[in-house]
Amino acid sequence: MKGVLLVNLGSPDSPTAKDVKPYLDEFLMDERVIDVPLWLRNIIVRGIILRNRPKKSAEAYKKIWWEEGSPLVVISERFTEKVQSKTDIPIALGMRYGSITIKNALQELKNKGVDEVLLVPLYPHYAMSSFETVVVKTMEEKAAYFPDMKITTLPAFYKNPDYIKILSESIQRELKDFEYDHVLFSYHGIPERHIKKSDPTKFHCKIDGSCCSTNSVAHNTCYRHQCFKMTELVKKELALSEDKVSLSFQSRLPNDPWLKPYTDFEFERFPKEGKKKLAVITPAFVADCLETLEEIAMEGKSQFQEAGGNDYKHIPCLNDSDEWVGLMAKWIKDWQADETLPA
Ligand SMILES: C=CC1=C(C)c2cc3[nH]c(cc4nc(cc5[nH]c(cc1n2)c(C)c5CCC(=O)O)C(CCC(=O)O)=C4C)c(C)c3C=C
Ligand SMILES: [Fe+2]
Ligand SMILES: [Fe+2]
Repeated sequence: MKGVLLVNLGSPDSPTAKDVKPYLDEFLMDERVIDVPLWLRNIIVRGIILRNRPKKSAEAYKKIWWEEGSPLVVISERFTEKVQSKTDIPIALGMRYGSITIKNALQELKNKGVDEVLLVPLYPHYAMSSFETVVVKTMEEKAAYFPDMKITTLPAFYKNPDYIKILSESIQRELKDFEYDHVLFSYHGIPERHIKKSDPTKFHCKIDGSCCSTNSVAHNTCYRHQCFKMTELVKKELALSEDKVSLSFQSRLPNDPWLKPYTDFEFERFPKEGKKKLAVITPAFVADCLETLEEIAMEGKSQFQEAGGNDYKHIPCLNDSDEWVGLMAKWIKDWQADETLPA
């Protein structure tokens, strides 16, 4: 029997340093996130980052935490329930990090008689620190505990016309009542090094002005290209004028160069250029989370207004909207019927 495994990133169990620490340890010790040799990762993560960050992150989580739990987890659970109500095969939810595990989700599917799984990493774009690590972890769990399961992965859907349409329509609805002079697409950042590591040709991605707009097989795994492409497609769908839209990358760790421009630098720059009414969308995420609700909706607003900006609006992610639930149910039904995957 067929079934579906939805996977997102995961959150700590509570917004306390005690629970944030093991969550961050599992997350940052992932070799696809902090991609240095184990001995050095141990020093960077356990010797440096985990000394102060859990307390700081816990404070940030406290600001956005809901009565039911972490927004990312609660929204993902609601999404899963709604998708389940529109399909007749079992759907399970796992998280890459934290206590809602991929292994338990696969077990849940197995208990219901599932032996053919559609794996859906809940990320529109491919990055080794998001999409790839979900696939690798799921395959490791399969090899160790579920060797007879067949697993097929739904590809990154950053340019899927139906996804672009529902994303654009949700942005349109939010922009209807907001007078803006700029729309910023703020994507989660990654270190520049990751782009080069994920390039199968080993020469295409130079992170220059043109590589991401020059056709290449490298773009199947180029996060930067995929962010540019998604921005272009939404811009076209909404007929937004060229000078009113730009893209940036948020949430970086110190020391390495990360993808640029940096979102927080843009918040400082825009008011000085006369862009004082800003709408921000965060299309690397399908569900609102710490990075959107705290970093963009709260911190971003303060940074922008302290730099001289006036009106500011964070546009929510697709979350558990009927349109997104309906599209996921359609993708699942297409795969269920004849193995068709969205392009
Ligand atoms: C869009 C997908 C994501 C990519 C790519 C990604 C890369 C990446 N992230 C970190 C470090 C942190 N990210 C944190 C939170 C976080 N990251 C994503 C998604 C991607 N990360 C989400 C959805 C969230 C929110 C989780 C939630 O519970 O709401 C955090 C934790 C919070 C904090 O302390 O700031 C860290 C740390 C790296 C290093 C990285 C690529 C190398
Ligand atoms: Fe992250
Ligand atoms: Fe590229």
